[in-house]
Amino acid sequence: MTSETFGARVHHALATRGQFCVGIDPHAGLLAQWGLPDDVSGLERFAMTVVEAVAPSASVVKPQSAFYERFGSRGVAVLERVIAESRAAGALVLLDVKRGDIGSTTQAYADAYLDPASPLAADAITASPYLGFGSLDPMVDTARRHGAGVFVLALTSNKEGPEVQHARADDGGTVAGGVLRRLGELNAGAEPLGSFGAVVGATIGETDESFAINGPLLAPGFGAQGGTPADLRRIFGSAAGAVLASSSREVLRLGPEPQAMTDAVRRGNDELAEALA
Ligand SMILES: O=c1ccn([C@@H]2O[C@H](COP(=O)(O)O)[C@@H](O)[C@H]2O)c(=O)[nH]1
Repeated sequence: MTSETFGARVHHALATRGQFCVGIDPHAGLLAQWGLPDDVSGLERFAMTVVEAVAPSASVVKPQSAFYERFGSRGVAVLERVIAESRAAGALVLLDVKRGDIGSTTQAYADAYLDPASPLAADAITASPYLGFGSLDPMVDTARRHGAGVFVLALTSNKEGPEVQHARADDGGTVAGGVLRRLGELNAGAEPLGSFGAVVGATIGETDESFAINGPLLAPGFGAQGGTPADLRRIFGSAAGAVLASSSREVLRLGPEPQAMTDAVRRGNDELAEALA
């Protein structure tokens, strides 16, 4: 993939392109709104229009795998194109797959998404630590080997998340706090930024957790789910410079006119630069 770490690449991308990330999520409702059929030809037209509109200027794009998988192997082939063409246009690709399993299977997921020899290889993926943080070790090792990144779910944007993530662990801290601590350990000493990020929703409300993990912080839920730049400032405080605010539907509903989506990236970056400076 590259000799540079993902942490170094995302640090550079945030500094030069901005903190706004576009989710490329071809919802059935959006295909209909764009006047496209709910089939693989509609999926391809939608996804490639978005790539062309946003990948030349956004720091990171985040395709959500589920929306491609629902069309089977031909949908996955479209996802492969989204990854390759977004990277060719200069965006980093964070593939949102939320994988996590027993260690031996986690290795296979890591090979599928983080090994540059795979047609689905991305710059980084999302992962779930809820089979135990250590079950992600093969993913961490593979990411280190290939200069890729992993964003681990800590405090998700959905209302059901707290029943697991706010639960108290044996040490009295929250389960999410334990995930953040382990990420800080993985990123210790990395410069300018570690490659192991946390997923922390822009909608989580009040929190006492520390986000000083020396890694990138993916904040989904920005836009359509209600998260605002002011929420990000409040949640992340002094860690706000490492935040990547992700928005899907709020941008995609502006299509199929490409310029409207391109303008949304610029607006999003400007708003975030002002709020998080
Ligand atoms: O906590 C999380 C983790 C991931 N997501 C994903 O982000 C997008 C959100 O889409 P919007 O249209 O901007 O609401 C979607 O792909 C989710 O799977 C999240 O929302 N929350």
